[in-house]
Amino acid sequence: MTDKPEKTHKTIEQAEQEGKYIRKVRSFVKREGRLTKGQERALNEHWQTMGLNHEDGLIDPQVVFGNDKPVVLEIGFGMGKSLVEMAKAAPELNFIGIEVHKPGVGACISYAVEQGVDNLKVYEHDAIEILADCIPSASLSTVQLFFPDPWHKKKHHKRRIVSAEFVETIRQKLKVGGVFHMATDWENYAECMLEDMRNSQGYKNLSETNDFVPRPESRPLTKFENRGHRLGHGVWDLQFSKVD
Ligand SMILES: C[S@@+](CC[C@H](N)C(=O)[O-])C[C@H]1O[C@@H](n2cnc3c(N)ncnc32)[C@H](O)[C@@H]1O
Repeated sequence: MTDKPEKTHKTIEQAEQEGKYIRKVRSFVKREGRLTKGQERALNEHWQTMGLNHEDGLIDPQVVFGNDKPVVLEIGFGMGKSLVEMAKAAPELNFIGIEVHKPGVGACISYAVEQGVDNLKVYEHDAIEILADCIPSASLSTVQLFFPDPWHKKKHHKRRIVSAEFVETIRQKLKVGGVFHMATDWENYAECMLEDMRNSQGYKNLSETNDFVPRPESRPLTKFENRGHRLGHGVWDLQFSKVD
């Protein structure tokens, strides 16, 4: 009888400890999606002026935009329609959008060009890495996170982008007085967001009732929100300002 071969299979944790690889839990699953002709053209013709690249590292917003207007950062803008509408309505601000879904980035650029919007730049990359590598500390006047993927099942909650660590990262990137604005149509996620924000030092809740705020006029209805309304979901907005 031969000896049983030694079991060589390692757990993920063992491999991580040995520095073999770092396991990443991402807040998105990359969807394959074909680009429409219009999205492809927009990316080819306007990336040079509207696109920002992760590999270029830390940005200086004043250099990027050629002025020192306050900067609004939106994470996960989807197809970008509401972001373009906000940028068009607020020429006194600069906007940076981050989205991983390439057709969405193409659609956003295409719509921005059509609308003559020139105060918007976009990244096609994971927002977590952009925040870590490209956005300077205390540089943002607003961070927007509208209808992030809710990851409904409990076993998937670790994929949710909002966590204690994430809200602290956002706080570091905001100027004092800057606002972190989130919205979701998933009640359990809204409650978790509120808990993370309440537990975080250095934020003040802008809600008069110390929980949620009514949707501000400045936030147009997003594509996802419209879908939520059709499904009969409620919507919860949270706004917190950085106090120190
Ligand atoms: C549910 S959709 C909402 C889109 C849009 N905000 C709206 O309200 O219509 C969430 C979006 O976030 C993007 N996303 C998720 N995690 C991301 C990340 N780490 N970095 C950049 N985009 C992300 C997804 O690709 C998706 O387009």
